[in-house]
Amino acid sequence: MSTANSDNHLQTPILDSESAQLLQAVSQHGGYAYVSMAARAAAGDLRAAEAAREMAWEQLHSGPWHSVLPVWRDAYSMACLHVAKVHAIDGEFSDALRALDMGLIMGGPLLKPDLHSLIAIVSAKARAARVSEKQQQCPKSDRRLVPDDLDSTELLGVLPTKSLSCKMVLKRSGLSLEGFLREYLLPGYPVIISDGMGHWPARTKWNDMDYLTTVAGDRTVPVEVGKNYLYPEWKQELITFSQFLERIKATGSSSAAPTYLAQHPLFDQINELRDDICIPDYCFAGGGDLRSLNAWFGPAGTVTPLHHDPHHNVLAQVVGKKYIRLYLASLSEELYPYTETMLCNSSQVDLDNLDEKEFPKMRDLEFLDCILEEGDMLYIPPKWWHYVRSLTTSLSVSFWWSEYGSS
Ligand SMILES: O=C(O)CCC(=O)C(=O)O
Ligand SMILES: [Fe+2]
Repeated sequence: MSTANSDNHLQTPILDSESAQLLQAVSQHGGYAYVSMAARAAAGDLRAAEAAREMAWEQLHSGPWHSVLPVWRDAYSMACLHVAKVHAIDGEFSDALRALDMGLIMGGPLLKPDLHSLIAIVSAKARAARVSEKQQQCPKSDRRLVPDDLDSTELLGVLPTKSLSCKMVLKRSGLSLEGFLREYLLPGYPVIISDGMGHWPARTKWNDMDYLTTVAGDRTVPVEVGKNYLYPEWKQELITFSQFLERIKATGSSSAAPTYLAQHPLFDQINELRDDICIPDYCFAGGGDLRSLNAWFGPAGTVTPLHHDPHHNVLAQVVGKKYIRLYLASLSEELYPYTETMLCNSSQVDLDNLDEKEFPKMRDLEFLDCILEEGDMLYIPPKWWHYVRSLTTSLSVSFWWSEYGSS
């Protein structure tokens, strides 16, 4: 598909050789109805575009995710592009952006560049059209996500019970790559690097609601609602980033469960936010492949229960503070992991409500903990168990990587 760099792109039908091949592949898999709807959609027919999108959506939900044919994921993106174009031409920019984001979140890789190009055009138009009423009504100081004068000592009361065998994670400044490699990465030991992200644009930009609303407000993001993913009433929702920011602001004044934008590859989706962060050099100190960059954005009180991941991790704290507790990788047996395969990297122990009768081995286990402050980066070695609770509104980014050649 062509690269969009002008308004004309909105008028051009989506049918170049890449798209033609995709349509051919779809018809080979029996998607004749889709192909006929897509042809009408390319000519600007919104109902046909929506029908094509619905057909592809059904295919995406026809079985387990890994068994969905890749061609249907690309077909879903194509239909999203068609839907978005018609909305954009009609000046319905929010609807257009929602369709494009769904294409990025659920669709295949083939048309990602086209989705991003159209997002750039539509976002620029939406920004130009938006009357910044909210900004005028709301004094600048109210637009900060985390107030400068926040006293976080009262937040310490909500930490999980302490134990005598607790040690703090060491905080280092001026840690060389060689020092990081020798003292932490190779032995597999956690450390906080306190001065590794001073140069990130995000450090100055992300505490400003106006900035976040301007660059991402109309974009659709997946969020988690509920105490945490181990609780039955936990659910996922798709909302706009503006709605998400409003929920963050409202948390504390309502008893609603916190909304957490957790473990989402937001920076593959929103290029402006990607430009605000830098991949820490520490991620490359031992050689290796970067696996994923994830956003963890939410209000005070979000909890990621005790679990471990297979990769090296640098968790970078951009805005706000988090309490983090770490247990050695070798302690798996004592931490009561779930037996089901899907959850076997999570512990059954609820650290916010520790039941010592049910989980007696927990009582005397040694752990490390820390409060990760704004500007700190925590190195979590592979398989180390971690529990995370936000103490304020908090925006963090995780960088996962693994050694060359490992899966
Ligand atoms: O920040 C959080 O809530 C959890 C982060 C985490 O588990 C990770 O980065 O692997
Ligand atoms: Fe994790």
